[in-house]
Amino acid sequence: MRILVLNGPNLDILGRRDPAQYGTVTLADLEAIVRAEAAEHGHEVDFRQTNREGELVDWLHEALDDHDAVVINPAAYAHTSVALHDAVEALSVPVVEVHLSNTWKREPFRHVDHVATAATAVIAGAGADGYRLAVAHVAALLRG
Ligand SMILES: O=C(O)[C@]1(O)C[C@H](CCCOc2ccccc2)[C@@H](O)[C@H](O)C1
Repeated sequence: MRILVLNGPNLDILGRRDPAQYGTVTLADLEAIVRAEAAEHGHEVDFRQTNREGELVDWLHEALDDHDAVVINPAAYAHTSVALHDAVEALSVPVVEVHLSNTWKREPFRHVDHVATAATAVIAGAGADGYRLAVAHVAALLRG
């Protein structure tokens, strides 16, 4: 099965700034974690990052036909984007949202999550392990 893993804005500079909030993990580290967990379950991974909201929407549309599940860290667009909500809602495959941090313990503006209201499941606050857990959960869902 093919799992699409999408990462939103500023995750490309993860590990280069703000270690207090997100630790020293890099996007490359997250990709390695995801690929290793997916391989444990015999699944392929398509791992992507963009700072552009519309590109995330376009990539979610690809999952209508080309992928069996989606893991997405929408980053700050989770808190603002109805477009991402609608794109996730349009999918019939499982969509698991991940946030490295526990957004519910942070600033009030991060307590709005338009993706969570359309996603199958949400994992927040587990750091890099949240990405591994998301892939493990997707694998369990795909097993039925
Ligand atoms: O906890 C998460 O995974 C977040 O999605 C990370 C986003 C931020 C992505 C990384 O942004 C950086 C900013 C400066 C330095 C390093 C990363 C944040 O806007 C969300 O509220 C929660």
